Amino acid sequence: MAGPPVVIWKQEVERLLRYRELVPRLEEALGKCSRRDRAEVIQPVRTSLPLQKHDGFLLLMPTYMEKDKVLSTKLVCFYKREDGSTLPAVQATVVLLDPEYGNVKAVMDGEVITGMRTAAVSAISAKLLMRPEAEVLAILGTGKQALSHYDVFTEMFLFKEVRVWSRTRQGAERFCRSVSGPVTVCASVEEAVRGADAIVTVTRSTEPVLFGQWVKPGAHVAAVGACRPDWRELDDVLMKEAVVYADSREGAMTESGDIILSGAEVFAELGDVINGTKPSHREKTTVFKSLGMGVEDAVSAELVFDQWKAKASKP
Ligand SMILES: NC(=O)C1=CN([C@@H]2O[C@H](COP(=O)(O)OP(=O)(O)OC[C@H]3O[C@@H](n4cnc5c(N)ncnc54)[C@H](O)[C@@H]3O)[C@@H](O)[C@H]2O)C=CC1
Ligand SMILES: O=C([O-])C1=[NH+]CCC1
Repeated sequence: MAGPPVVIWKQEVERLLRYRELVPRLEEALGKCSRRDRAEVIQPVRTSLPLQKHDGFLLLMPTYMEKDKVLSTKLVCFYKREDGSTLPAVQATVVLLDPEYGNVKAVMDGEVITGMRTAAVSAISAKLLMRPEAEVLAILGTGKQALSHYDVFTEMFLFKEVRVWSRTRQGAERFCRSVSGPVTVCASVEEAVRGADAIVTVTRSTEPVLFGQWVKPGAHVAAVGACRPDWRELDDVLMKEAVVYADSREGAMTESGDIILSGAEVFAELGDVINGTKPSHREKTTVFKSLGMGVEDAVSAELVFDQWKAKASKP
């Protein structure tokens, strides 16, 4: 008989999850996803349930990795909340099951996992698509994803300057106090992104905030917000000029307003580049459209659980 599930909450996940172990696992998982081998990954396009009264959505993200014996689902709510709201934009829980018996092995906080795995996948996109001589990183937005993106991008790459833009001065000041290194606060998006080699968009905007006319040719953009078919962060000029990559082609065609409404073509998945079946166009302007995938949560949760077991078995 399996015992009761373990509950692993936020502080413990924070202690156990490290980018140096997470990034290679995610890279491997992205490659597996793009091979479309159902023994490696089964991951349907997630179910999205509108929470109309609260201007939000519940996403259900089940994933099965038969060969790796990983079965999980994430439950994540996200909201189109106005600035000034004290309620979080994203709340998540990951449930890890034993695929043979169907019992729940662990229930864990998904907030840290969502923050870290999303940022780590954006960093993988930069590793694959950004020019190696990149010096300037611009981050648009100063919330949770902005912080995790700052952490992993400055851990994995050597930027000479990190710029940040927020709609509010308080947001930018809070961000500067929370990070460990120097940041240039910019008064406008244009000021932040002109001449930048890498741009991360992590806002809750539903209209374009980043315009192609400001983006340096050859820059890499990781576009993380705008996860609804009628929401945008990037304008048509940028979407049409750039070579567009996605985490999941099906997800992007179903959920990304930036792709659906601009009519831009998805050139490849990140996993295709990892597998060597599609090229990396580092020499061109590239956009990685991130929506988030269940497999990212599955391998992150399995890593947390492995670390937790290793720690629990120590005398
Ligand atoms: N692609 C993925 O896998 C994931 C995407 N997301 C999305 O990333 C975005 C950021 O998430 P969090 O950092 O957790 O949210 P957050 O609420 O912590 O931060 C959002 C930031 O956007 C800014 N903002 C809000 N409305 C804006 C507007 N109209 N124009 C410009 N800036 C605006 C806020 O001031 C704040 O700086 C959200 O859209 C969320 O849905 C979140 C998790 C995973
Ligand atoms: O993958 C994810 O967890 C999310 N994508 C959009 C909001 C949350």
